[in-house]
Amino acid sequence: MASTQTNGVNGNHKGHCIQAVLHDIDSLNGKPFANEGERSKALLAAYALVARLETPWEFVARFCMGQPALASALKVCKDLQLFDKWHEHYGDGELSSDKLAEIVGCDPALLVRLLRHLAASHLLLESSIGTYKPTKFSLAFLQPVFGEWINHLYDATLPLALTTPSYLQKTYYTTPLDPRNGIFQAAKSCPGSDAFDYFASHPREGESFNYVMGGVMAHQTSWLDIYPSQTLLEDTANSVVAQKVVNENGRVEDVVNGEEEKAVLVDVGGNVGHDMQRFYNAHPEAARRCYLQDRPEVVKLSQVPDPVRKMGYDFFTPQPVQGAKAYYMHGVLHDWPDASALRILENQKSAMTPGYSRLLIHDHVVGRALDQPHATAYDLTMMGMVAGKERTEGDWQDLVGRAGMRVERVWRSEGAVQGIFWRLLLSGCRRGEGEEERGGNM
Ligand SMILES: C[S@@+](CC[C@H](N)C(=O)[O-])C[C@H]1O[C@@H](n2cnc3c(N)ncnc32)[C@H](O)[C@@H]1O
Repeated sequence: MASTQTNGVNGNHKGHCIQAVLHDIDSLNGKPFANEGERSKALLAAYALVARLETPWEFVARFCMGQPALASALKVCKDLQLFDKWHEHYGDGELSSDKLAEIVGCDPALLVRLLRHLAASHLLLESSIGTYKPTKFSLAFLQPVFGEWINHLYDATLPLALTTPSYLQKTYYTTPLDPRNGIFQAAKSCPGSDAFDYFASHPREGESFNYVMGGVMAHQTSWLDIYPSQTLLEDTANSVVAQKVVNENGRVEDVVNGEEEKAVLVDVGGNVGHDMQRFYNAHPEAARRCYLQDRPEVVKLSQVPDPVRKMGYDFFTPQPVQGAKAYYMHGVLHDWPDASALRILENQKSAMTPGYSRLLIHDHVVGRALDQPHATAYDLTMMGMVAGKERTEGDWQDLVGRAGMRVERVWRSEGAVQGIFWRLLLSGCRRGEGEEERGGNM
């Protein structure tokens, strides 16, 4: 940013100065940064700048009125299919609020009040009074992986936020640790079911949730940019290993191993295959030795090409694919409190070949102070949804150690869109008896 020490010609130093600052701020956009890490740092600095500029009144007006009003305006527009119909009939062109009201069948006097708040919140651009243009945000809502967040906000995030204070008061401010009896169950009146059971029995909400998972992934650094995935293909051929697999209905099928090839990659809790699709794109030749596992009702929705084997599998039971090169879990363990996470890890360990198999954990690792807003938001959201949490590096070492494994190496990516807090891939490897500790050059 240019210096604000301008020369104060005609005694107008302060006015000139603020003009220069405003000019510099206006000229900043997503482009001038060398990489994602730098852009993220600038964004955090901008949030901090807002906090310095805002008065307490402006903060409460924005936070206690502006944001709830934005949520409801967005949800009404989503229900009216405003973004989709606009795009379908007029592409990315600007339209008057009256025309938009006609397209979606809404009282024009009502719609313009909603649109004004979306424009004031930078979700639309008011190019002239009463005329609106889409922005990158409203255009993103055309993709279900973003647009479905608006439904998920009303399905889960807001009900959880409403319930959390009274729930914590009733439980004497103790940390929720039971994924089947916590804030989610109080908010959604479903005692005894975890959030994933709930989404299975509420398919419309479940579908939104799966899209939300896709949105979490859509603009993050791919795991293949963090981890050298070609190493998974080394030394995996021409070996015999017994494998039983479970089909998508959860039934065990016979050994699938006539080709004497070991499984390369097992994506455990892989949802509909966001990460598996990336691996498939990079290594299609390994597809038939790859396994996408999730709950049966989730994995059967997968569009990942067929050579990849799709399996219904409950990760609270022993892993049926034995001796694979890698068992990969992305965003799985942060869904669970330590006791449950430990069971999941032990179930994977039971299938691992000592000194050969590796466990790849792809998750957040937060700093002690949890001072990144994405990390703090994730942490509290996980607490509400699933009694889960984000973990520090020490927490991860401890958890993996309690499962009888050790962290061999951590791959990090500062450039992750999620922010400055690290995303990590931990490699855990079970040691066989008498096996030496390895240097971790995996
Ligand atoms: C937060 S999502 C992460 C999904 C995926 N790895 C990704 O990054 O997109 C957690 C996944 O765990 C799955 N899951 C929950 N309980 C499970 C269980 N008992 N066995 C297997 N998968 C389960 C969910 O269906 C969901 O797809």
